[in-house]
Amino acid sequence: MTEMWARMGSTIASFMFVWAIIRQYCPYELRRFFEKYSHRLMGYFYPYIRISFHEFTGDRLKRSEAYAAVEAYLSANSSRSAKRLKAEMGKDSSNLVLSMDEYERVNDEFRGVKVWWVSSKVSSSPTRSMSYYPEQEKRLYKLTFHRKYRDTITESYLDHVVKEGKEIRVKNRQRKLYTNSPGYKWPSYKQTMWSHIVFEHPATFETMAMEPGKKKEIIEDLLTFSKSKDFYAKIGKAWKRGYLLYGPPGTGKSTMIAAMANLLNYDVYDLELTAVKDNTELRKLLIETTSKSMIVIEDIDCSLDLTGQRKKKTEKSSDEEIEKSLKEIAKREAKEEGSSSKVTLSGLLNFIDGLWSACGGERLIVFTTNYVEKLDPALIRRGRMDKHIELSYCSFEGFKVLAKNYLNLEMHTMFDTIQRLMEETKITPADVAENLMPKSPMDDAEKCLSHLIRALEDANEEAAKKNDEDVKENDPTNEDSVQSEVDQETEKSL
Ligand SMILES: Nc1ncnc2c1ncn2[C@@H]1O[C@H](COP(=O)(O)OP(=O)(O)OP(=O)(O)O)[C@@H](O)[C@H]1O
Ligand SMILES: [Mg+2]
Repeated sequence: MTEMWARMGSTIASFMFVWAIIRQYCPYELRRFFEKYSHRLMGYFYPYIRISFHEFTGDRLKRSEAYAAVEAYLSANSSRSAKRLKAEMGKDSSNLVLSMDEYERVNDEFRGVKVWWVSSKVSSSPTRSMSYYPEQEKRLYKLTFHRKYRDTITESYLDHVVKEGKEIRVKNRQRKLYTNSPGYKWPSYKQTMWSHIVFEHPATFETMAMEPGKKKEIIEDLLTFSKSKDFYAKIGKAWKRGYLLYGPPGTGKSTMIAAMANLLNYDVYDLELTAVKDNTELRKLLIETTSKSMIVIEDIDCSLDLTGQRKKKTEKSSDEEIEKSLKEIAKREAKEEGSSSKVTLSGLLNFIDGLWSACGGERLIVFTTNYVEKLDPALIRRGRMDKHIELSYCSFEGFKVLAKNYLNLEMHTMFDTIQRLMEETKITPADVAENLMPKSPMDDAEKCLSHLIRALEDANEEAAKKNDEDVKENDPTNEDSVQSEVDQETEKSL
């Protein structure tokens, strides 16, 4: 027995030696030739087919979608059967996601057909001997199955794997909040114009203070949109929807954006228009957004002088005026060179519903503004901004939601007073929320409610005072107003 082992050992050693010599001295072409034909020869006797899914394809820039889907699919499968697993942080950094470790093998079965998955890696030495990059390891998954099931596997099983894998990825992924920075700040190695952090805003529709009917309508609208892929394809429309949220400051526009993203499980791209150099850059940013996302432009009326640019073009009449205004524009542009954004209204309109906007699909575009009347009608017409949502001052219904959230109160004797005062005064949900917030451990519900009542009374008084002043100013018999008019006239004539 010992002799047999010794003989076998020496045979293996000789074989390795011969192989090493062949590798070193046999020309590369000859080796390729042997490898090619040995694979073909094997094909006659070996009844199995193998499909490889490489992590990086092409120029190693982008992680392969197929690899990611297979990885996710196998993570669910392998956590049950594989013996060696890898663990990574999943959604919200709270749970661990398991996947199979290198060279691990798991079996799977589909419609009675058995298949094997193996995770593997190959090291690719750099092509040039003086390459700057170190040796890289490329990971891949290999799927093996009997050749008589070729059709079942390629036509149905792979579809099933990719579909399930994508679903698992959506469930496990950490949602991201992206933002863009001015172009000159990107390091040259960066491949994307967006930078991101994990999106962790806790707002939901449940915690939002608004009329229940309106809330329900918005939720249904969003859910219908997210399930309407086939419908949009049928009517020949890109799968996207525009929302315009408008209303005074502190009425919950930004909060609603977070609630929308949380409801649909979407990423958020917070686009800072003033940091975008020109229309071309705007288009590039759009192309780099993924599906299942919201593109948000906050305070669209302040972002750029979009309406002004259009007016300038139409109002000019005489040649002299045109020349004058051109000079003014040139002067202003020279002054602002480098710092200003050259995004135009037409660039933005194209961004929203031009040909490029159709790539990717399943996207919401959300604008917020405090002054809806300042916006160009073309920008917010239906089809671009399909749904206009007004967020207004806090109603009593809204207050009840906040009281439940902040104080865990559904009913209280002070509610009647609050209801009466709220009907007389305008107060934003942000102000109500601030008053209901306990400021010290000693603050109980009653104290918070009395804070709110005081704030409402103060607001009421202020509104009454302002009203009186307005009446006085507009009264023609009022001495003060007559005097101030005379003063103005004198100033003008001087
Ligand atoms: N409808 C609401 N429901 C619940 N909380 C609200 C609501 N509106 C405002 N708040 C509270 O007020 C704060 C400010 O609201 P938010 O930032 O959403 O206002 P906004 O409308 O975006 O204001 P702005 O126009 O100034 O950007 C939030 O932190 C939130 O807690
Ligand atoms: Mg806001």
